[in-house]
Amino acid sequence: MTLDLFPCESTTTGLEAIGPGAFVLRGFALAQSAELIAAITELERRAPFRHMTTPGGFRMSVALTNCGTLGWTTDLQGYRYTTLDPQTGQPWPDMPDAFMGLAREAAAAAGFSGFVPDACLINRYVPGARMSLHQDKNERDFSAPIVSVSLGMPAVFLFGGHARGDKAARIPLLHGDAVVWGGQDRMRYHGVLPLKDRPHPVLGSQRINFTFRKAG
Ligand SMILES: O=C(O)CCC(=O)C(=O)O
Ligand SMILES: [Fe+2]
Repeated sequence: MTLDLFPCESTTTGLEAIGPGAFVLRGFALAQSAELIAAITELERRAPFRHMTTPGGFRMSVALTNCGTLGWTTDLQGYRYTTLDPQTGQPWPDMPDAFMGLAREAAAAAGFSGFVPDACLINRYVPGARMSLHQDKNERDFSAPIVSVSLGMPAVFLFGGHARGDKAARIPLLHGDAVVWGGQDRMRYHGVLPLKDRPHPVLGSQRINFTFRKAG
């Protein structure tokens, strides 16, 4: 028997409640992970990952791109959704059907049926990259949940309260795990601790996170 101190995938499946309207779905995307990884390669050819600048002038440690009708962007003028990729001037690539299906199924499994995301933000983390506590609040419609899918290296997801200073739960997320938050939990602060270097067998020293939203 080998003792796996740092498993790279969840060994259990099922719904873990982290709030009245917030759930971790262990291993939810595992069966589709190869398809998702293949799709990223094609997407990043058309809309490369890039480090954006926050309105405060900081370079994000996470590199991002988008697919779907709307893509989330940030620059010195602020945070917003755009139909065109500011770097290429082209529309963001279409959201692959496999992404849409996965997001809808994850939302439904968490009790949010009828979710139709129009935006998929794709974040790429390398060791040391992090995301500070924030609310997802640039969307027009807060009645739809957020669906987040993780691939690659493990991360510690912070799930806080409705005020920035509220104590945040530390939730380990592994390759294939999904998190869904909506309803009364839709505006909860969340973030990601700086990633440790625990290379993933397929993706190496990176973590890819997909965040599906109804933005428009
Ligand atoms: O990478 C994650 O797990 C969270 C990403 C996130 O919260 C965001 O992009 O708004
Ligand atoms: Fe977020």
